[in-house]
Amino acid sequence: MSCSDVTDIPSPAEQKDRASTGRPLPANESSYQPQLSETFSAATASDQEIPRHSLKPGIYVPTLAFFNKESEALDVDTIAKHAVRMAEAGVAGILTQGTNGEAAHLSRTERKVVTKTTRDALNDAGYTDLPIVVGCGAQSTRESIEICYEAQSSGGDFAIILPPSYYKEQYRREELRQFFTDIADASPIPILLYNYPAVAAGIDLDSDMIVDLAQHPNIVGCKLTCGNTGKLNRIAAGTRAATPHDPASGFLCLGGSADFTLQALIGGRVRSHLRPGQRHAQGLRPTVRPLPDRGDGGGEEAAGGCRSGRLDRDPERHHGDQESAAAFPWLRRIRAQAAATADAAGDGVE
Ligand SMILES: N[C@@H](CC=O)C(=O)O
Repeated sequence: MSCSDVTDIPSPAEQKDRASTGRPLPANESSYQPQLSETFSAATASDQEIPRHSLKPGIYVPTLAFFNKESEALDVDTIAKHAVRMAEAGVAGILTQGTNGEAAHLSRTERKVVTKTTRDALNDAGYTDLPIVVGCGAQSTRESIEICYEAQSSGGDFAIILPPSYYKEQYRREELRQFFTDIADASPIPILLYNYPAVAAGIDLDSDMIVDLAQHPNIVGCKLTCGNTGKLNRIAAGTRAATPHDPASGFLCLGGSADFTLQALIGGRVRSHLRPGQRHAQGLRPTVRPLPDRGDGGGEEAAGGCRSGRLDRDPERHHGDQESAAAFPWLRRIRAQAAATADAAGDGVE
């Protein structure tokens, strides 16, 4: 499977013009109409000619990249099956090339293949409206923008961007702010800020910077995998982040790991990004069911990244209290699925 190369990246002037005068809506654009936050500056609000193109609150899954065990080539069949499995579980969206998606190990061509495979599989299964967020971070502004274009042409709806970190010692706040602002000005798809110091040489965006950057109309959310729920709460309050019941500013403030889903639910006006587990980490595997064995052992192997995790048979322990479940029907559904999965999986799940 291949994807067309990006040949036509607009000039910086054209990019700026596009960002300020509107752009094609993402495929998943709906009647969801957020209001601007009152914490945003008057100048920003009154200059804004287009509504924020927002993601809906919900559970978003950073999906795994699957590889053929022998050749290390992408296992597109499993990538496709897994995407549909996640959609069937009721997620609000899928993230390709997050950390579990091993963006750092993929070539630019492979990144496009993963996203296009995911989009095509979702479309074929009828999930044409399910948004795909694509990891588009790179060390240079220019390459990040190019990857945003490639993400869009591969079927991605949103981009999520890590700060650059190779020259960490040289970056001050202002350079980091400029990096995100320049990408947001130029990207053809809205972006989310990705704060994960563990994979960014310790760079830890603070809440002031994130709230400030959130004023940009093309920056529509953040994902905090730093695990700092105090920061998450400050950002949610400072941006008047969206909830399932109140689109508010439309800014989406996501917890980046299942470990603090409950804290995110309680305090952050947010829904969480779940981490389905990684080969190299003992992550939780709260809603992921092993893929069916393909008969040649490949399915089992391919699902290895998910199988290494641990699932408590009592989903309450990982998904919050009864009150949260009553308030959020999607949470109830996911809990029921997690319980059913645990029962069905038998000894496959600890
Ligand atoms: N589950 C996350 C982990 C860090 O944010 C991801 O894979 O992106």
